[in-house]
Amino acid sequence: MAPWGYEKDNGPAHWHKDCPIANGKNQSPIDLINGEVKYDSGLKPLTAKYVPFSDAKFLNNGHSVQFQPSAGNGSELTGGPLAVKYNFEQFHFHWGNNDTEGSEHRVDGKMYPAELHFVHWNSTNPSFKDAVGSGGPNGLAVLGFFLKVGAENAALKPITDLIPKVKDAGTSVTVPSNFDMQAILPATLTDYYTYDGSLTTPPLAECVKWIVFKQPLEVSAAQMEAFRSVINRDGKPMGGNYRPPCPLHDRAVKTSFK
Ligand SMILES: NS(=O)(=O)c1ccc(NCc2ccco2)c([N+](=O)[O-])c1
Ligand SMILES: [Zn+2]
Repeated sequence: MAPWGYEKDNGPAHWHKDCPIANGKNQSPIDLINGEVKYDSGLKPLTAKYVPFSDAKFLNNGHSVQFQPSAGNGSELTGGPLAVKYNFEQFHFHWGNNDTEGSEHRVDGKMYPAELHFVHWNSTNPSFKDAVGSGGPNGLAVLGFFLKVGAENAALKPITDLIPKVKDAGTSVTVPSNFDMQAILPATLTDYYTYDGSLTTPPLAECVKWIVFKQPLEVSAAQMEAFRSVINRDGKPMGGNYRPPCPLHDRAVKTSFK
């Protein structure tokens, strides 16, 4: 089979052939249906402490564009539904070719134009890869932020300004060391959905505590157009790099808000 992608011949409907877990009972993304979620007053606020990276790359890996430090630097996530500290690994995006599609998670069936994932791994493991393979839904914690078109996002501008430099698959660029990742996050990480799920691309491991924020971030139309200029490994626009929603089966979606 051609390497996995999002086209007709290698897209989500094909992934189960190499990754049978694709048909598992804890797959992501899902449709977050407000009538079926349950408020959990025990959910604490989340705390993300991000330290500026001196050596991070922004890269086009053929199916997303990704901010990837070369090593950890003490950036971490704690609180919320998490029992231990999680180390920051990378962030990346999923988007569509128009404003009616692009996010992976949906809210009452609605898609946003894009979704930003901040990936963290359980610090009780020796490495990110061990955390992915650690079994159970506590290996990774991924923060999901919906993006909608509105005002320019000044915190993401240093990243969206780099997109033309990683237009082609396999290209990368060094991110200026004064890039302030913390500024991307809302001041308080409240009002989120959380559930046990999986990576949304192969290997689709069911190792993720998903934390999806109710409040979308805004990006300008120009910033959205920058994403839509990115090319995948087949030389086509990368837009559409989102997996459709998976069955919830007997999972509960909890909310930190009423
Ligand atoms: N869209 S996501 O946040 O669920 C996601 C999906 C895949 C991977 N990685 C693919 C992988 C893991 C191990 C070997 O290869 C990551 N990640 O790496 O953070 C995140
Ligand atoms: Zn993702």
